[in-house]
Amino acid sequence: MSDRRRSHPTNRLPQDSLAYAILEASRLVEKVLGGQNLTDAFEHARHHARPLWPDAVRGAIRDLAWRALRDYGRGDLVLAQLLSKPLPDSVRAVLLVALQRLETRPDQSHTVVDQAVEAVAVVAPGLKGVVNGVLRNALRQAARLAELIERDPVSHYRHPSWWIDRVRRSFPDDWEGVLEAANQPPPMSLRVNLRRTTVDYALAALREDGFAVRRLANDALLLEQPVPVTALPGFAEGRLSVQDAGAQWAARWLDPHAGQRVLDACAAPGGKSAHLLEYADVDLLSLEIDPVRAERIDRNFARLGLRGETRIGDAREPNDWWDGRPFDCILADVPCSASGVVRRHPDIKWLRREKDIRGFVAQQAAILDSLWRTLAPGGRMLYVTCSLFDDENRVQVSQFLARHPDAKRIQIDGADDRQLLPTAENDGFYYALLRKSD
Ligand SMILES: C[S@@+](CC[C@H](N)C(=O)[O-])C[C@H]1O[C@@H](n2cnc3c(N)ncnc32)[C@H](O)[C@@H]1O
Repeated sequence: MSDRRRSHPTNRLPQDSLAYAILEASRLVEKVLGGQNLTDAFEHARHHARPLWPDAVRGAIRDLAWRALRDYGRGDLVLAQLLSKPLPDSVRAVLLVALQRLETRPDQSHTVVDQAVEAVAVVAPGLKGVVNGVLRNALRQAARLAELIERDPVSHYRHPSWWIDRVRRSFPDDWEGVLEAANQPPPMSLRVNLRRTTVDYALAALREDGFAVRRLANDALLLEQPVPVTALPGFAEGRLSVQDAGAQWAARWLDPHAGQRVLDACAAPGGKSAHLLEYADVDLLSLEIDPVRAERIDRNFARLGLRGETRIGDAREPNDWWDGRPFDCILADVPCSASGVVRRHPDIKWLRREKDIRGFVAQQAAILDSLWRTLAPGGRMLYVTCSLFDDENRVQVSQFLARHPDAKRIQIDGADDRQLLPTAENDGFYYALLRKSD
């Protein structure tokens, strides 16, 4: 049986130790490198941890695992340099987490080496010396390794080469900045539920509780530091939601009016659906193909005190879910490469293959074409992706316009479309607004 499939020995390290966090983070990294989705692996581990992880432990594990995967391009090169023979996946994963920690906390190098050795003692006690030696060599050879990293694009930019090429083609002037932003921990923004409070009141309540927070142009509230949602005043009462500031443009740019019939065609987990219901008294149908994900829409509505209809169905097959009454507004937040949110999902950049993009493009085109016939004459459709790649964005919309003579663009804030890049304020999103002739 491969090392990957063997069940892990229990983690008996003290839960508040760095060694414990390194070991748990390494288990997530190992699973991702074996092909699993990072968020699913994390949720599974979190639910099964005994004792359950307190917020601080959960935060530390998450931070270590996410950072190690964002920087995998670099860690992989360093290990290729320092290992003379292959190691079990579990040990490699401990090393990847520890190397990343050495990079971010050079002041703690002795503790990191010591704690990584403690961690590996749980999974492979016979390899404690190897781990100790590799990490000490990484410290000793830091200058040589830094030079090698500098010369190798995958480890320098910490993205696969096909991804680097695509970003370079799409953003010839600032491709390096785009890649760098995608390697940083993401910001945390809040959406204020205007049915339960006001932006001024929510802002004041947060500041009163000691949170450093800033109001952005679209009334998203940007926290200086990410915090557990349970610490937020008004979260449990449905006054606040966590939603990236870039996603909070959707309701504003679609701008549905009271009484209108609105479709959110790819709705789970329901962030934008909830925003639409908070924004205006609309008659909303939230459609989602995945029944498990669809449950999250209803849970979100319940927490926020909102009422909308949720249906499970495929946006490409309106005959299965549409009653024939046209929609005034449609939000098409389609499945995509997620290249604009990769700092939140660093597993994606290492697990995706370039050929997957073609599949997304075909799916998006099919969804757009099918939804178009459910839109009322004079109605508006907002096309949204969290992608940075042109073929899912500008090219997709141009081809749609060429196929549908009754479709016209509506400008968004004076531009034909909007490509938001990942920044310290928001993730990467693409928006295009289309109108159907009367
Ligand atoms: C980008 S996510 C939507 C995020 C959501 N709008 C929000 O703001 O919370 C895309 C969603 O579309 C769903 N999906 C994918 N293909 C679909 C299809 N053909 N019809 C309906 N939903 C689909 C996926 O399961 C996923 O939940």
